[in-house]
This record gives sequence, C-alpha cells and structure tokens, in this order.
Amino acid sequence: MTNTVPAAANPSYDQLPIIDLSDADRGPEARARLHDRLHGAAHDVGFFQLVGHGVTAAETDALLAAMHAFFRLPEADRLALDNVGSPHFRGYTRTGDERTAGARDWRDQLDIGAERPARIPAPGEPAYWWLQGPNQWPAALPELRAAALTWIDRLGAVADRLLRELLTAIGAPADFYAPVFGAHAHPHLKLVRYPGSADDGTGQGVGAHKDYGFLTLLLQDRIGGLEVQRADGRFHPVPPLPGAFVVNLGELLEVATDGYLRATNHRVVSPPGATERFSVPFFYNPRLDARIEPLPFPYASTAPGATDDPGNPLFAEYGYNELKGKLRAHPLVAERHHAELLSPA
Ligand SMILES: O=C(O)CCC(=O)C(=O)O
Ligand SMILES: [Fe+2]
Repeated sequence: MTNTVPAAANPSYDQLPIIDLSDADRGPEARARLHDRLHGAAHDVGFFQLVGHGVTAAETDALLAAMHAFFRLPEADRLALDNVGSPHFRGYTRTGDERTAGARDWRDQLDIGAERPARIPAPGEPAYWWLQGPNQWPAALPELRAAALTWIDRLGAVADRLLRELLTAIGAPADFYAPVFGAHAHPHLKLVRYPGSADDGTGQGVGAHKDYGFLTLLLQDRIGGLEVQRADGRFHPVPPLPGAFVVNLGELLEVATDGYLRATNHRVVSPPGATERFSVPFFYNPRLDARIEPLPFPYASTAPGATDDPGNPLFAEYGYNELKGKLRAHPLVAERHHAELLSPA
C-alpha cells in the first residue's frame, strides 16, 4: 500500500507521536526526518509530545512554583480577581463557573493574556476587541506576573519555531503567517487546577472541545486525565511524559489548510477523589484582526474541507473564533458584560 503522507512517528494509541524539535538543528537529514514525523503527526493525529524544545527544567520550575503559590492563596485573594468583573474575560474562574460542550467543567483557573490596555469597540467595530484588556494579578503574589509573562514570551518563541517547521514540513512557505503574529499577536495562558472529582458523577474536568488558534503547548503534571479523540472516534489517554509539552493544532490551522491539518477534539477526565491535577496550556494565537488566508501548499488539492459543524462554526477572522468560545465557556461574564452579543435562546 502506498501512502504519500508519512505515517505518524508512533502509530500506537498508547502514546502520542514524539517530536524532537532539536532535530531541526542537527543537519539536513535529521531535519528532513523531523519534517516527515511532524507532517505525519499533524495530519494523522493533530496531537503530539514535543521534546527538544529548549525550555529548561529551571524555567518550568519557576512557573510551577508561582502557579502552586497562586492556588494556595486564600480563596478571597483568588476571588478578588474573579473574571466576572472583567469584560475582557481575564482573571480567575472559580470551580464550576466554566462550561464546555454544554456542561459544567470541574476546574478553577487564572486566564492571562498579552498585557495591553482595554480596547472598547466603538459602534461598528468588531466585538472581539473586548478580548483585549488588562490582566488581573494577585496583590499578595507579585512574582506571578513576571513568571506568567516570561512564560508567554518563552513559549511564544518555541511555538513560532515549531509553526515554521510544521509549515515547511507540509511544503508551505515557513513565514506565510508571520504577519499575523508579531507585536500584536494575542497569546493566552491558563493556570489550571482540577480539584478532583465533582459529586455529579460526570467526571468532566473539561468537556470535549477544540482550541481556537494555531497551536497549543500544554504542560501537564504526572496525574494524567487528558484524553484525545483518535481516528477510531474514541478518546484515548495522553500519558504524561516528563519534560515534554503536549502540542495540539487549533481551529485556525484547520481553516488555513482546508481540513488537511485538523483541530482535534480533546477533554480532561477529573482526577479520582480529592486528587489535584495542575496544567498550564499556552495558546499561540495571532492578532485578533488576523484574517487567515488559505495556505498555499502542495497537498491543498487533497484537503477534505474544514469541519462543518453548525454548533461550532470556524471563523477565519481570529477574533470572532475566540469570542465565540469565550462567550460559550464563561456565561457569567457574557451575561454581565456582553448580553447584546448573546443570541436569543
Ligand atoms: O488541562 C489540560 O490538560 C487541557 C486543558 C485544555 O484542553 C484547555 O484548557 O483548552
Ligand atoms: Fe484545549
């Protein structure tokens, strides 16, 4: 059987393909092998484990220390940052206030983005400008701000390299999307805690969803619970791999490649009992007003078309794609600040 698309590096459902980004610097042969594996992983699975990314254990430990300190703050300190007070969807979401796939998630989290002044959309301007605005930081933990903003810069640089290698791997110009990133890109970071299982028996840590942007780089601890929908339609666990980032493709890469690369559904099953799980997803997103042009690449003619789900339309103008998700996930923020954007039930 011939197959022009290279097979995923590891076809087993027991672990995701493992991609070593440092192969890009080991000469033309190693780089060509990297491109084969990356192509296969991105096309066949939409998820992989990234090693050789250059982020050190010390850098990771600094972020994790700040995150753990945040979740150890008295609840009142965390609630002082309640995102219900932010029309920009920034700040703290208490456990049970977030919804995915129409049901309650069982996690609490701090949402952080690029630190910019609020931009209130004028009449006639796109509503997604609401997503730009200041973060909320805990007064009792000043080091969190530096740790989080440093992480956004660091992972943004890794994601930038990875996107270039991925575009090269599928035969596209490496810098095709460079204009939609740069100084006005809209990265997003979440510090997340899953506080064990809710008593409703659903096991929903976070419900099945796709991410909205280009690439997500996730740091997960050793507890496990992340699951990815594979080609057989079933959700398979992603066993933690120490030192690796779990990478997945977001909806914009699906739009850009007309479905040749896919944004893959994933979810988190709550840890058992009172076990806590921590994770840090970093979302590599372009500027809000980026309009994602179709990618010129040699496999474009074989692309099946992007997913057509009336319940989850994919928007090529990035800001609308993120706003759709935020309004759905944070109904309390949406009702308080953006009632005019909610479609009548
Ligand atoms: O916590 C995780 O492992 C994944 C979280 C996730 O998929 C998300 O927040 O988009
Ligand atoms: Fe996600």
